[in-house]
Amino acid sequence: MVYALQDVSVKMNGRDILESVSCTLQEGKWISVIGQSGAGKSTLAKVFKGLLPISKGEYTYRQQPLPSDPQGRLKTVPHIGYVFQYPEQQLFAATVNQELAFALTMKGESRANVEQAIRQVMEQLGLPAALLQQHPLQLSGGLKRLVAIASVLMAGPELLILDEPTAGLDPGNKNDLLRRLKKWQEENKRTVLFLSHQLEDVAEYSDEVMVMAQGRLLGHWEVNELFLKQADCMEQAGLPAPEPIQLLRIIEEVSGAKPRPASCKEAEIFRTVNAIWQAKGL
Ligand SMILES: Nc1ncnc2c1ncn2[C@@H]1O[C@H](COP(=O)(O)OP(=O)(O)OP(=O)(O)O)[C@@H](O)[C@H]1O
Repeated sequence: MVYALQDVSVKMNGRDILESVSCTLQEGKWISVIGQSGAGKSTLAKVFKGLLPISKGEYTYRQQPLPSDPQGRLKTVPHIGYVFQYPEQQLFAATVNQELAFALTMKGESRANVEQAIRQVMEQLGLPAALLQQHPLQLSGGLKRLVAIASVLMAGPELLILDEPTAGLDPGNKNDLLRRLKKWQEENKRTVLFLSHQLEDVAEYSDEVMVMAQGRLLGHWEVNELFLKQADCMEQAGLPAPEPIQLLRIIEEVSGAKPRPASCKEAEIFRTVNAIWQAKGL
């Protein structure tokens, strides 16, 4: 158990925008947060980062309560990198090189170490070296986003929070970025909190998924459990039923069978479906 919230609420202008949320982010997992616009995904992420005061409940890191002031403002939350929904909110340096160097230079790392780390992160994200002398805010939307992610990875976060990191990217660049982030997460055994409206990306990359609606956490599931069995939870959150569930329902109606595999990926569902069709002579 690493980062954990117990019965946490957040009040803004007299209204609970997060209500009695309890959840744990386990080490080495890719955890997605889904829900309609306004469900409270960014609020939850900001609570984890310590950016919003907690009005009720407790936040622990490695089972130790994190200290806060009487207003609920947390003093420090260790080892979290936060990539904001809009990269412009976090880019400030005059060149990409300075942007990437900032965190490690502030920590007192030697110039050689900083340069080596920059080369490594550029390679991890597939960024060309020619970018280093450019002004971050003059880059295209997609490149700005990659530079913002790269600058956060430079600090080697234990928990990486990504607030809709693929918004505005074309499908090729989106898939490339998610594959690279997944590789970084798996190789370094880090935790990712991934806020997204793209259910197909959530299904492909997540280990676990949290479903939110109206500031509440409706459920926290293993990804297969959610997409194969929890259609009601998705419906309650106002989200479309995932394709595998729709497919299984159609098959049930057509064949009268109950193909409910305990845990499997999409390919296995199609095999199950095919087997039923063949057995029924459909
Ligand atoms: N600073 C604030 N003051 C008052 N209300 C706020 C504040 N920040 C967020 N809210 C409200 O809290 C609710 C949850 O907002 P939040 O941004 O967490 O949703 P979200 O699920 O991330 O939405 P989206 O997918 O559109 O980013 C919304 O109703 C929003 O208007």
